[in-house]
Amino acid sequence: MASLQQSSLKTNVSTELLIARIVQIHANICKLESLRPSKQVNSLFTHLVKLCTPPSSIDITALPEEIQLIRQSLITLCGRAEGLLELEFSTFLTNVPQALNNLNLFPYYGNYVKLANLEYRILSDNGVVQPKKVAFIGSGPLPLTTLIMATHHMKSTCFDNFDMDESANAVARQLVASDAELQRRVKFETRDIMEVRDKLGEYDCIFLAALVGMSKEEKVKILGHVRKYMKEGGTLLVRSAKGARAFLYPVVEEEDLLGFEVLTIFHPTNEVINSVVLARKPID
Ligand SMILES: C[S@@+](CC[C@H](N)C(=O)[O-])C[C@H]1O[C@@H](n2cnc3c(N)ncnc32)[C@H](O)[C@@H]1O
Repeated sequence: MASLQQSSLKTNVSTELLIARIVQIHANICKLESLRPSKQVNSLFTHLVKLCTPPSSIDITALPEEIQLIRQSLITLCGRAEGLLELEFSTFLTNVPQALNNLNLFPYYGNYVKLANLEYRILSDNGVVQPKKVAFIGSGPLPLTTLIMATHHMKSTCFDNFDMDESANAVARQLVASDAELQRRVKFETRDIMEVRDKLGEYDCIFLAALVGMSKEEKVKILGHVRKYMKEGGTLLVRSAKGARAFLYPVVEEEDLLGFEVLTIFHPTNEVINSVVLARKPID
């Protein structure tokens, strides 16, 4: 009994310590003048990711209100910093020859390769093999998942990428333009996904980026909207987070997927940050 109490005490202490360090980093990030990539910005976010990545028993829903608010603020700050990092790198890439051969220069490229491999395996294990048409919602200025899927896993699939930020799509289109075959299969539309309706019915599989729907309410609203318009029998792959990784990304629980058949939920324990949830719209 004593060893059980000791180990739970140790867990509590380490959780308290972890949260204290995350709160400290949040305070330092809030003092930054800009979230654009720089030595200081990169080091703070790298430290935060290193802190949050190891599997942890933190139950986000049980955290006190003030920590919940810090978590929500961190998700927003991380989202903005990630977008700026992707925009800067993608813009740089469009100015070098053979842009698509240099994606591996992106600091988190290896993580995206591992995430795409994981997502492709989960899709194949659940019967989604070589889908004809895929939508990626929230593709951003550096659509790595689409590029990796289209060149390594789904070599004849057509990808429609939806992002509400035209500047992100403009640079993403420039990236893809360097490869005629890819340009034929990979398109970018500037739309808030909440304004896309019947078109969502065209896709065998839809990816929902982790940063689309930053709050629980927003995420649930978007999930309901996508379910309403996606085709029956179509699959939705949703990126989520677990444990301390939930300080970096929104969490999608099974109960948030109202009206879906949840096929699988996978929580990586390696350096792949996002959890992967695969759901299907039932055929009535
Ligand atoms: C910066 S990217 C990062 C994507 C990230 N690599 C991931 O896999 O989650 C996230 C993108 O989602 C887009 N986005 C957020 N909410 C959206 C919405 N409601 N409709 C369309 N795009 C949205 C943002 O404009 C942003 O470019």
